[in-house]
Amino acid sequence: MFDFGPSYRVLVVDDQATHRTITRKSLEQLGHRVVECAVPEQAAAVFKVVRPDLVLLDVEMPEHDGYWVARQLRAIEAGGWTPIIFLSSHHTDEDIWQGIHAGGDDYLAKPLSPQLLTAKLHAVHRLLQLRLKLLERSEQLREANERLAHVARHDALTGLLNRGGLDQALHEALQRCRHAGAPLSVMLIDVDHFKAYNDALGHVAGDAALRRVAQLLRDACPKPGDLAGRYGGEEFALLLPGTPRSGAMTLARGLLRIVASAAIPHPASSVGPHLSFSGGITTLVPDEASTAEGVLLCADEALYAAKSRGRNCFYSFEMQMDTAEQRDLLRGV
Ligand SMILES: Nc1nc2c(ncn2[C@@H]2O[C@H](COP(=O)(O)OP(=O)(O)OP(=O)(O)O)[C@@H](O)[C@H]2O)c(=O)[nH]1
Repeated sequence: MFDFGPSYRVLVVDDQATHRTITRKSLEQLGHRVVECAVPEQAAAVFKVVRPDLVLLDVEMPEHDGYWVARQLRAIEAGGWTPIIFLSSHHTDEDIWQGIHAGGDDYLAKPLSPQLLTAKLHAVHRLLQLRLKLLERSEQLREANERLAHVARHDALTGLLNRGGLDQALHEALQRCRHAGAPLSVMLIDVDHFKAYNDALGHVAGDAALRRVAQLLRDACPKPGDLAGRYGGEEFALLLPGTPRSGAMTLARGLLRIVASAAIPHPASSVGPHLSFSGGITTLVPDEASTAEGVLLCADEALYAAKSRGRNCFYSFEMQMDTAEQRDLLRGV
């Protein structure tokens, strides 16, 4: 009569064995698989295990009736998607109202009419197809939102976090380190004489150089929790939660070595024949007064100091309080 497509798993809850057998046979003739439950108090547990596509629920049962069972099932299934059809020999308007009110979707009169059962299953089939489509669409929507959120927080040229992503990550890092009483180091890194690089080699080569620098920075922070981002233009930032001054200094030395050994030709730099960068470092154990703006300002001032000390080096005001030996380690190689 109707084409039902896939066969469904149907949970039949009925205390009377003969009624269950009749219902099961009718359903099996239509190609569906049946799980029987004779005890209403066990229906919810069976439902959780079986996860049926449809529930056929007898109304008149001892102790707890079908309406009680329906409420139990709806309570364990957020959204209440599984169709519930009541089976009853009573089907006055009041009965049907009670059944729908308890969370049921439809009402079938006993004794079961095979034709009516077939028609109801047809409606259930449409409902389940609709549900599948809705789930598919909401999954697509979730994925699209995720992609959108990723694009909104990342820089198209380098794939690193963009300014917005960095700001958010910095706020989060400040919070985490404040709670943990851990240090946070932040570096602002700026490519030296990048305008001259663009002027000499063109913007396409400039873009390629920025991508290369981004890759070097990404590779240089493999520690989970470390983050690299493009702060804007030819300026990058590294967020290093849990990294003290000494660790930031070691990383800075490594970065200077890495960019030197990449030996990217820069035909118009006063620093040397290869592309280099300068960096400002700030390290703090955040407290209630620490703000992202304050941290970035410190790192930016340190970057300015590195630039004015001849570029191709890192600078940290906090490091000024440390030993001269440590300061020397920050000079470019
Ligand atoms: N190719 C390319 N160039 C960019 C991009 N973003 C910013 N720039 C260029 O980067 C240059 C930055 O120049 P400045 O701010 O003067 O800095 P600088 O020449 O590196 O000088 P110092 O920082 O003092 O060493 C400008 O010429 C910008 O056009 C980009 O996405 N691609």
